[in-house]
Amino acid sequence: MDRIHVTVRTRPLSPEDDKTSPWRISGNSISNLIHSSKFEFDRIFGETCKTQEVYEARTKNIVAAAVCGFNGTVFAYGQTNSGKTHTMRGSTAEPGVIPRAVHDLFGLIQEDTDRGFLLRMSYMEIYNEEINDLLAPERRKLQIHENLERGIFVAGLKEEIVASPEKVLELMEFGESQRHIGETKMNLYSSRSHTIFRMIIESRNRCEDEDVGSSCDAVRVSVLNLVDLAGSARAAKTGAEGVRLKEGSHINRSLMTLGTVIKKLSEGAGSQGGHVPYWDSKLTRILQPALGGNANIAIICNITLAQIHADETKNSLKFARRALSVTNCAHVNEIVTDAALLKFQKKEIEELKYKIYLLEVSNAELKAELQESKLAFEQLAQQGLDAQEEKMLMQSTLVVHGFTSSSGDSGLHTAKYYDLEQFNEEE
Ligand SMILES: Nc1ncnc2c1ncn2[C@@H]1O[C@H](COP(=O)(O)OP(=O)(O)OP(=O)(O)O)[C@@H](O)[C@H]1O
Repeated sequence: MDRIHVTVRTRPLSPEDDKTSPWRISGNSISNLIHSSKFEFDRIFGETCKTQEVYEARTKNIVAAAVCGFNGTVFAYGQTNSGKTHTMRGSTAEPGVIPRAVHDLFGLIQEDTDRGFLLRMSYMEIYNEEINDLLAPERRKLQIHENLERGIFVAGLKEEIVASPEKVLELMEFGESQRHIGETKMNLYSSRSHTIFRMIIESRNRCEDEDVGSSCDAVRVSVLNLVDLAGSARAAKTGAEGVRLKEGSHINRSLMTLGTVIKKLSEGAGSQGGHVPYWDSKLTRILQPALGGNANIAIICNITLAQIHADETKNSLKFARRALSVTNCAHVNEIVTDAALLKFQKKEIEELKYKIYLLEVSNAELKAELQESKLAFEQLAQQGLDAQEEKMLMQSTLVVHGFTSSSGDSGLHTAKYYDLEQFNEEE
């Protein structure tokens, strides 16, 4: 069991905001001098920290585990303008978590010469509770489905096979150009949608015998979700009206559902069979497989320490603190294909055949030895052995061959001659 790894990243403040900030950071705890509230996390990154450090705190390991077959999900959470996109996507000057993860992923795959990999990527946004495909802009309002074979999935979402980090980042750029971004009072380029960047990593052992039909071992399939959430905001602060107001209310509602899901999970509802409202938003429904247990999860909570946003920051920190007590149990996802099953059964048959062969060899040896003993008896009998000597000789012969009969002289004789006769008959 692993709990969600939660880090906090603060964005740079203007000199004036810095002077009036009510927040103080000490090590991995942060406190508000006015509310006298205190929060502790796995790590707190100050405003001078670089994305590289944030990435290495946990995401790097999650990426490495994804290459080995474990699902992983990393998401940036926080109010609008707190630095989520800066953290996840970054810029040319300071690449974010997503480009770093993509480069690492390909690096690790190249190092693993024992396995063959197939990578696919998808990129979607949830805008006003509608799922749009950012790689195929004509695919809009996609639906979420669930079945036994695929679990929960977005029907019709394009999955591009990718063979290099450059290709992934090129597709990501294309996706970005399709994303809903709008100007608000607080952020000139505010993300008005949640985005889920997804890499699907499929791998299997490279076979020595690459013949068609000889096929390979079980296939590992893991999913790595890198999520940039839209920021929560109060309409009054963002100056939202019309379209922006509608967007804001959808964003806030889905973030509230995410908060409730995390709250329920932190109270143990997931493991105790209690109700967790994944269905109340598209975001939580898509992330259900990850939040519900089988994934390594990291949350990067982006905050601002400006006094004017103290309430929003406190809310973000409360959300993040709850997430600290959610535990997950990620496991390697292996699918046994028909070909792999056949190969496994073929191997089992070979092993059984070998066991039979060994039994036959030892039977033949046993027969030969018993035959020899029989001859020795007959010789000794001819030489006139007394009864006591004969009994001792027979006992030692039978013990050597594992016969357990101990029913006295006649029993020993019977067992011995019965077996010899049987062997002779078989021959
Ligand atoms: N750690 C940081 N260092 C330097 N600049 C930052 C940092 N964090 C955020 N910024 C800058 O602050 C601005 C807002 O950041 P960003 O767009 O990432 O916020 P956001 O949380 O994604 O906002 P929204 O939810 O509205 O989309 C950007 O210009 C970004 O470059």
